[in-house]
Amino acid sequence: MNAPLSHPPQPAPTEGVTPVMAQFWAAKAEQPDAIVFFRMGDFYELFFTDAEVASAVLGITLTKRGRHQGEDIPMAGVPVHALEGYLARLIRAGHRVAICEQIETPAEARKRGSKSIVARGIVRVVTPGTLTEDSLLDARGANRLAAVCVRKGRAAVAVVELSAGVVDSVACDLADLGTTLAAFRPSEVLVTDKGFGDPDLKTALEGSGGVVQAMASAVAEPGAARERVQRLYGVASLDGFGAFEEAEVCALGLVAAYLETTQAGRVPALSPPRRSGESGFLAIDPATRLSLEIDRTQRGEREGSLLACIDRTVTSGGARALAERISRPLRDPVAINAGLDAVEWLLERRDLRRDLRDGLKASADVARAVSRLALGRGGPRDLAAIRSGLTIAEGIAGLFTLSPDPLNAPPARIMGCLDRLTLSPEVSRLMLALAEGLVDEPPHLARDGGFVRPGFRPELDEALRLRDDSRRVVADLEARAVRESGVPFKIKHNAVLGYFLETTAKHAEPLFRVGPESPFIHRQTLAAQVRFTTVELSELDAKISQAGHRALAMEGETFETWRQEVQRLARPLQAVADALAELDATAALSEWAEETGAVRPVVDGSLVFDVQAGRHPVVEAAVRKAGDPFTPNDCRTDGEGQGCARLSIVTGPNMAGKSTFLRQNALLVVLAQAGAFVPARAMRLGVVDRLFSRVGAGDDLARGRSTFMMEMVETAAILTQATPHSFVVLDEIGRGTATYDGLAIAWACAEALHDVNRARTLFATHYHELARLEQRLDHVCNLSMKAREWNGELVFLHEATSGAADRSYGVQVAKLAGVPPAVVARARAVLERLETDKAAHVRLDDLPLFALMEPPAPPIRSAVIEAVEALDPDALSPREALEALYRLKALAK
Ligand SMILES: Nc1ncnc2c1ncn2[C@@H]1O[C@H](COP(=O)(O)OP(=O)(O)OP(=O)(O)O)[C@@H](O)[C@H]1O
Repeated sequence: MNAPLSHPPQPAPTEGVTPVMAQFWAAKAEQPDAIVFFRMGDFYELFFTDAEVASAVLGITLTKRGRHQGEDIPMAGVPVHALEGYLARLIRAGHRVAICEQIETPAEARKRGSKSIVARGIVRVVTPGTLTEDSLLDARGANRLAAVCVRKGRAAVAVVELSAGVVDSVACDLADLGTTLAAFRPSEVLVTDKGFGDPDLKTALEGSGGVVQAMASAVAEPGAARERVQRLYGVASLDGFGAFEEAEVCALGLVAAYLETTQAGRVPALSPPRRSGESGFLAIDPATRLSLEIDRTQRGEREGSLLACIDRTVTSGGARALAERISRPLRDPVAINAGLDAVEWLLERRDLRRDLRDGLKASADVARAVSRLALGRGGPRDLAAIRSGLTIAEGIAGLFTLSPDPLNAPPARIMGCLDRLTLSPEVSRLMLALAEGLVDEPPHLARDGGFVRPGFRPELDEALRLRDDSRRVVADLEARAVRESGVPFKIKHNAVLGYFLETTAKHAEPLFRVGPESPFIHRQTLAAQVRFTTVELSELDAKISQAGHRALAMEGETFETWRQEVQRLARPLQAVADALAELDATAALSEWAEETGAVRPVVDGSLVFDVQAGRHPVVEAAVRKAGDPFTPNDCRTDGEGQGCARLSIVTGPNMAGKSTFLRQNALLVVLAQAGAFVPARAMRLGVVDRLFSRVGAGDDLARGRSTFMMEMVETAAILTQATPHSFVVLDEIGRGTATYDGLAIAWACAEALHDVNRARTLFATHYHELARLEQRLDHVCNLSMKAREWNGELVFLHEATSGAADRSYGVQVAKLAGVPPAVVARARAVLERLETDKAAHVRLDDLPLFALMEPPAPPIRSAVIEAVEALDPDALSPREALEALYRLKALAK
């Protein structure tokens, strides 16, 4: 399991540590599992094992600082301005980092006594699921923190996406936990100590792909959890959010507790938990996700996945919205059709779509800017992102000038977006204030000022003018000093001396010979330079720094006012960001549909699956890039087994396109239920509840499972979970074991899917014997992928036609793959021999596959059991009991 790295124990602090080290130990005690970044001036320092670990991961120098228990203290440091880069690498390497900041200025510390040191405290613990910095996040992917809990046999998953302020809560059966969790693709998963060791949860946690973080089980106790969640939302009861199951409250409680510690009390602006039973979504378990490469390829990359192939979004918020839509397709035909209406409407309005996409292109990531500001981490650039987002929202709302013709009016989903784009008076006021007060291109950090537009605050302009005028006077002063003294002075500035006049030792010498009437006051002598000041320069220096401080303080105040306003208006601002993201995702689906000629699927409550001329979007793109055509294929299955079969056995040579055909049909289900158009001439889909795809399982040696074991575990999941509303694609089940075992397993699975699960199924196999199922079962048909031998060469037509394939052409494929000619020739000879011998060796009909199952014989009741049943222990004396025992012993011989 992917658990966070723990660090070796640190030496315990003892009496007599310096006050600074005492502060370090206090921070360490608060977050013993995290690497503590301890702020000292312009650096974050790391000590002891933290320093050793960080120096190894980051490649930074390990030095020493003082001694502890007679040993040198290992130390390493990183400059404050470079923090984000180092954080990214530590988090990626699986560590957690606690940021311990100076929480007062040296001047404030001095007020408490001349020997006081500045107070420090942990302001945040950085973990994979709670990141908000753009540089640490994938702009086009959501970063989610999840928690799982099980109570009274029911499971729940709570998920928070901090950078969008969105919370989800899903209750499900324990068996569906893995599927539910994987749909959110969390980067970090919280679980109680008890759950961490629970074998029932292990597979679900492993399949999630996130770092697993165990928390004290007490945190998930219903009472404590409920209180924490109420505190997080500032409400007295959760009833207003819906009737939560106990497991949901506990999972939300884990999230709330984790946010409390990692965000050090800064509560992010979160929307109320969106409750969705797992029944609202197409269930896709982790193995199916992996096999279909929906949002990641099997190598874990976005490139090459279905999502990357169809993504035409122009904003990062839109990309995230599309990813969510494709990762969690819906199950309700009404909701699916509402999504399709929106895509169709924008598809038909090319000009509007172009203007919409052009408008969106300029918008920054509003959702993430809002959450950073609400968490107290944002800067002026985030304010600019909000300003641009709001301006664009207004412009986009204006594009949709509503026509009185109801036939032309946008469908409900688009109307919903437009509603959210209508800014409330408060949000409009904020937009105006930012337009008036914030410079066009503000800096990243508020710390150094320079982001308030001149004219917005007269008293700020006044302070800045004073500062700048005085700077000009300082520049004049240099010329005057040189003229009057004849010494080549240069005016310089540093943090310790402020402004000073500097000259070389040689030139300074005459100044020391002048008496007290000299205007030049000596400040410092260095090896080659001497520094002076004058009364006038000191006064100017004080004026400049006072004005500078005043200006900075005023800018800081202005920033804080805006920041608080953003925090207060976080919900409506996030709603605008959501609406922009949804419009982008919808327009992107229309754009892709137009580009690839995808069509609107008919989605209803039937059990039909009928695709005409369907195409695999990813393989098609790859094949076309190589200059080849892609062959579309029809596919029909019917759960009722009426118009056509329920289960298709797909045979054909290696490389003929079986896997592509199977996956393409599964992907069409994903696309259609995500409310997207599908690459086909036409499609009718009776909505699917669970999608299963098993395409040649790979080894999972890290978890100690062989290929065959993995395949059987996954097959078992299908046979226990698939329903008549499910859609199953199975590729080469049973290939990982001896031929007859494999064939027998494949046979039995096909039968079970047909008779018991009754799911719509495509079953690809190299066991051509399975073709006989067509005659034996009512709702089975054979399909084969065509290939032809032409002039001794094998030509793949990639065409699915009815009927079974006659052979595998494996030897020809080996030849194509470049296996040496001698080996190919030998293989051909062996194959011929085997084929001639096969008839003599064993006839398939002799296998028990074709034998009628004998009814099981009734169990033989043993004489011992009958004797035990005849006993009445309450009626026996001790002596009779002993005798009975001897009798039983004799019977058992
Ligand atoms: N419909 C199609 N049109 C064009 N090319 C296709 C089509 N289907 C598959 N191909 C090409 O054929 C290659 C092999 O396809 P695929 O892996 O689906 O074959 P297969 O029958 O499953 O092979 P094997 O039995 O060896 O696993 C694909 O990578 C693709 O390049």
